[in-house]
Amino acid sequence: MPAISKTINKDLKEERDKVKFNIEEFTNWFYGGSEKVLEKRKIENYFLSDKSLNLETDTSYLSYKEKYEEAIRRSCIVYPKMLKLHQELGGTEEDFRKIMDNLRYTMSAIQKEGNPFMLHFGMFTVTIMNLANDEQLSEWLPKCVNCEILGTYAQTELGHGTFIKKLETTATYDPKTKEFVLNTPTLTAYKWWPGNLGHTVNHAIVMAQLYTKGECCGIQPFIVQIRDLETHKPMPGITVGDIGNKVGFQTVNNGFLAFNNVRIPYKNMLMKSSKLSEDGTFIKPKNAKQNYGTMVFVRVYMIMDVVVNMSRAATIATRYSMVRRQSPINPNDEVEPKIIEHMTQQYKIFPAIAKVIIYKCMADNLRNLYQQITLEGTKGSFERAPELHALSCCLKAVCTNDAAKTTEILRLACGGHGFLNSSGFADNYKNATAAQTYEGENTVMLLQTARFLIKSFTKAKNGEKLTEGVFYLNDFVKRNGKREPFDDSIRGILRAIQAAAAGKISSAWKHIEEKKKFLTVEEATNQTGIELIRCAELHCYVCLLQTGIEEIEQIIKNVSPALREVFKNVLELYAIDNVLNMIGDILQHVDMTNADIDKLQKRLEAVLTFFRSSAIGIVDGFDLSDAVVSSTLGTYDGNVYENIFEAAMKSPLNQEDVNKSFHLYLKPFLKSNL
Ligand SMILES: CCCCC/C=C\C/C=C\C/C=C\C/C=C\C/C=C\CCC(=O)SCCNC(=O)CCNC(=O)[C@H](O)C(C)(C)COP(=O)(O)OP(=O)(O)OC[C@H]1O[C@@H](n2cnc3c(N)ncnc32)[C@H](O)[C@@H]1OP(=O)(O)O
Ligand SMILES: Cc1cc2nc3c(=O)[nH]c(=O)nc-3n(C[C@H](O)[C@H](O)[C@H](O)COP(=O)(O)OP(=O)(O)OC[C@H]3O[C@@H](n4cnc5c(N)ncnc54)[C@H](O)[C@@H]3O)c2cc1C
Repeated sequence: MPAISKTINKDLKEERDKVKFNIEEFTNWFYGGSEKVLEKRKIENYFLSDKSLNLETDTSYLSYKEKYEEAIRRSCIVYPKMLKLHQELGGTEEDFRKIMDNLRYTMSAIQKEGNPFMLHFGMFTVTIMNLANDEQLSEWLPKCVNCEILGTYAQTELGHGTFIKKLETTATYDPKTKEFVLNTPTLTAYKWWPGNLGHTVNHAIVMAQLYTKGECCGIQPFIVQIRDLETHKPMPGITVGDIGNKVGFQTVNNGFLAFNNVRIPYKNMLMKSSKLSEDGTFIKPKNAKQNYGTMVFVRVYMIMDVVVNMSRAATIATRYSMVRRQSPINPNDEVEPKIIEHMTQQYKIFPAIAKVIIYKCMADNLRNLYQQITLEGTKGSFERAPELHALSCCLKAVCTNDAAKTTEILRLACGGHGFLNSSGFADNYKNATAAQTYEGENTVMLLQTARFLIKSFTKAKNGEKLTEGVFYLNDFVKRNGKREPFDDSIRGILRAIQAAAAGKISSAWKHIEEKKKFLTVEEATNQTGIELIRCAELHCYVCLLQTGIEEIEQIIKNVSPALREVFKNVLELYAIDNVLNMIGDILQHVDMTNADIDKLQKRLEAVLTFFRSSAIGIVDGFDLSDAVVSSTLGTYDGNVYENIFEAAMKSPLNQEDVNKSFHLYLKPFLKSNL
């Protein structure tokens, strides 16, 4: 075995020495101030320093069952610590959010293949907070917050996930006993997919069709106990289990659930929005989409998860590319260059770093908007709910699609070693790709946004008032569709993308109108689906760049000159990379010449060169500990080859010289060929 030295790799040190800005200043911005950074480090250390978590164990070698059991063991260490910390901090909802925000990073070190308790706070508790009336809240919230019970969110069925209205589980009100009777009438009505459901939780929010007085009143939320609190056996009439191996999320324990005449009390239907009187009279909610509130909440928070996911992947690829040396650029060069010297390598990695920063700005903004609009809802005003829905849908889709794509690009940037499980890319990719499907399949999400855009375009044409996020449609209508001249300032690039988005929306609108002459509006919309998806994506790029510009304009007023340069270049790289990637859409609606494109290409190359000396500072500034980065290629010390070697030594096959398969199969096989 070679001697393993663990000092900081000299190539990486050399890179760090070249960084011109204060990394801690960047970190302070990234986490919202120096106090928050200290708090984050304290919280992370509080969890990760717990030796009983055994974080050294490479869980990737465990069986499916062992992985689950280890994940539960770890969660049963983390959650009591979390509850204790919550009390120590003050016990408020804000303290809880603080811990949750930090755990988002920390958990990627503890539960690499998913958290078997994630649905408890993320959806079960949130639904109770959003949809329970005061009485229900005082009964259930303390039990949730103290983890006296564990719950999940059971909506999707074997036959339906997207089209919620057709879910088949029934909850029939029996006014004589003041109970609901839950049933699973068909195989396709089995609840299928809910996380943590299989063998972990003992309660679920069950979304079911409410029947009362012989009528169906649509999907409503019910709290159902599914396992005995003492024995953990399924409650009478309940069938529950695990749905089996998946592409990823192995320890999330996604499950199935069926009901056979399961009776639950009247008080278990959540009644803040829709209501049922004890005699069985249904009272419609003020806003029919209120019951979808938990999904909106999760979509909003998922953008934060994308930031965590992409910052990990970018950190790994950046550090590795500054340590790995290969392929001289001039054939006679004696010393091979760091692979980061190859321009194409920079192009794989640096735009990902810029995106982390822009997505972070967007995630914070979206969360503020969610809080404002939720507050308006509690006061009975739902005017801005469609805007939030439209924005959260396209961001969920575009950012999770991008997280999956970017992780794959960054894995490729690490060559053969990127393919090792120990590189950390596999877990990142599997988590990113799961997010493309859960909480609303991405195509479906984009079509929801497109629906809003088409409606907004009709309003613009009729001179009606638009919501702020789509004001740019007014400009397009005022220009009467005339092509936008190209101006290569950053705001000019934004205007070009706005023109492309508006132009695409206008074409899709026109094509729907044309098709409507022969088809129903829904058929015409379906036939225009491909264009509509692009409308939603382009609109999302507008929102991201606009937010990036507005945020960075503010940030640079408050940071040192050196960091100001970094942020300006982040914006430059993000904007130019974006516009070059959508040149086809731009050319349709903007007067852009070949010379303009050449100039943009040159600016791309120039900004990559600037990033060459800043990239390591930025990824170090993400302040991800080695445990969170969880990669042989991405440790802070850059000792890549030593890490890879050590990780290989953990392979179960390397624990013995000769594996028994030699005697059982290989030897007889080889002998038979003699
Ligand atoms: C103690 C403190 C706790 C604090 C906790 C803090 C932190 C927690 C941390 C993080 C949380 C993060 C993670 C959570 C953990 C886990 C997540 C893991 C797994 C995910 C779980 C799931 O996947 S759950 C299942 C999700 N399922 C879906 O997303 C289904 C997708 N389908 C739909 O959303 C809908 O069916 C639809 C939108 C596609 C269509 O709806 P439908 O009602 O059939 O449609 P229409 O009648 O045609 O109406 C469309 C109409 O309604 C508008 N609309 C639709 N949805 C909304 C909405 N949500 N809000 C507002 N408006 C909406 C739509 O725009 C249309 O309007 P118009 O008719 O006016 O055009
Ligand atoms: C890892 C994971 C975790 C999950 N966790 C939970 C959970 O905790 N709780 C829960 O209730 N559910 C959960 N789900 C279920 C998840 O929310 C659904 O799978 C998801 O919403 C997609 O729905 P679907 O499976 O019905 O897909 P489908 O709708 O069947 O999608 C199949 C294809 O049809 C297309 N399609 C469908 N409708 C349309 C349309 N209107 N227009 C155009 N194309 C369309 C889609 O784009 C897709 O290409 C989870 C799923 C996964 C993968």
